[in-house]
Amino acid sequence: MMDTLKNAYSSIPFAWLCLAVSSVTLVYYLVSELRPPCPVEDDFPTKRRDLFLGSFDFFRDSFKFLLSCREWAQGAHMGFYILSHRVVMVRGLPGRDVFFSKGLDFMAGYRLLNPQLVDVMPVTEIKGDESWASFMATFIRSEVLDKLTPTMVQDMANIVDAWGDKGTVDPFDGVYEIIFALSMRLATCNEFCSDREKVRTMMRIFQRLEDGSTPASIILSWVPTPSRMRRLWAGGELYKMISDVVSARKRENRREDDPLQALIDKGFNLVEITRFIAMTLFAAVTNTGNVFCWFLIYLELHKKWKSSILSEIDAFVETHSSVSRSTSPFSTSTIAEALSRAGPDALEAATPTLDATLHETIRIVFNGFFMRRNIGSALSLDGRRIPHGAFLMFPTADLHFDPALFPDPHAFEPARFTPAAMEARRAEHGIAFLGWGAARHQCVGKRAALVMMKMITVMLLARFDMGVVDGRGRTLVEVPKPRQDTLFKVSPTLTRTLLTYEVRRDA
Ligand code: HEM
Repeated sequence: MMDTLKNAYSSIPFAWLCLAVSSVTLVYYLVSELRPPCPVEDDFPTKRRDLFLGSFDFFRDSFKFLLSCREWAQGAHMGFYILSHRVVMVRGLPGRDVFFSKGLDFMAGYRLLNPQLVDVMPVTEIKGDESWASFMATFIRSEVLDKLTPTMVQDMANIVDAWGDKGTVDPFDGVYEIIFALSMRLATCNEFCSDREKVRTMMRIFQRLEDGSTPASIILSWVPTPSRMRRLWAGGELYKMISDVVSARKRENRREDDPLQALIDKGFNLVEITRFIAMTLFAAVTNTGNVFCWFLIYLELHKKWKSSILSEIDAFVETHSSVSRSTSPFSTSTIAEALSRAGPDALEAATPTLDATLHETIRIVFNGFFMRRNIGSALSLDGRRIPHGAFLMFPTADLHFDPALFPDPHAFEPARFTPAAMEARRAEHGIAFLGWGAARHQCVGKRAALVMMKMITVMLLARFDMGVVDGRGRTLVEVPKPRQDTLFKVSPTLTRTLLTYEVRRDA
């Protein structure tokens, strides 16, 4: 009893201390957030501004809020606030022209909504003045992809072999794992990639890194909330895994031919290496994983396109392997042999329909918002002024679903992406497709992403008859709704959607 009282008394000063620290923190926060917001010398219609938070609804459900902004302004440019920061959502073709002009900063834009990006990547420049995007590009240039192809193909064959001859797989887990494993070859080290358990561990670490960055964490980005702690912990685990490999290489005086070795040779320390690997894997997997899962779903619901793709794929495997489809079904090793022998260039040349279908999938599912910050002088848009310091947002849907650019925009029509159709659209309208970005910040991983997605398509479709069912095993008859709860990333389906597969018997 005495002990309990003593503990209670001794905890009172501590409680006071906590209260004092919290009060000072709160006052500091309110004062700093209530300072005059970044210049608002614009007169764009503004969605209601709530005290302190700017737009309370943004923190409740950011994606829904942004969609509601899009609807609210009925196609016109509009503004809102995130905390004290002015954000202008620019619309349509005039908005596009301003958004992709010079003077807008890419990283500063995204950092507003993900201040914890700083945990992963506090610098936009790698040593000297080389940007991280151009440095990353050296890891995925054509010669590297060519050289890595046989290894990546083998990694993929191992995972697909483990699926067996028949079964059901959640694409946003099982197929995503293949993309993740192949992306790891582009960003990490041989020691991780050759061990499937390590690949799964990395997937879990990345899931936690992603889960730790919620819109709510923007409010008090420096407070050690449980989600932020989980994120830091996951970063620590990644650091430990990498540091073990680096130590082993030093101890054994061993070198490898992989991205980690390139980073060590460049003189990076362990923290820099961990950040770089994390950023590269994020860039590689974030979109490729879910885009590709949607592609498989769309394909099963559009059989006409599937059968054209199948013809391309069967012809490709027959041309580049020693097996004819008329004698036996393709095994994973036959398909792997064809992919390795042919290499990325021949694969690309042999699959124009697959290419167009992937692009049409991206047009439809890549339905999000790009972000920038105006770090130059004020910009002018339809006679209004966007001041220095303001953030800009652009909805991809303004182009991807504009009937002038893509007639009957909600229809799935890969023929829009034949080279001739793309050229004609570009000549008439300028930038229309944003799937790989535009102007100064085009995706440096475009080719790697296409090659990975094409290799997996060949492996899965040459090997299996596939189908798509809902969580209760019923064949899907229409495209499922997306979850739409992640900013800047294609989200999975709202309801459980599964792929069925069985070894093809139609030899
Ligand atoms: C289907 C897969 C992918 C899609 C749809 C995609 C899409 C995009 C888009 C739209 C942008 C520009 C964003 C903006 O302007 O705000 C971008 C930038 C970028 N992407 Fe991708 N991407 C994919 C795969 C990859 C892969 C596999 C990598 C790397 C291995 C990668 C690396 C990058 C990098 C580094 C940038 C930033 C470029 C810069 O700062 O200038 N992406 N991507």
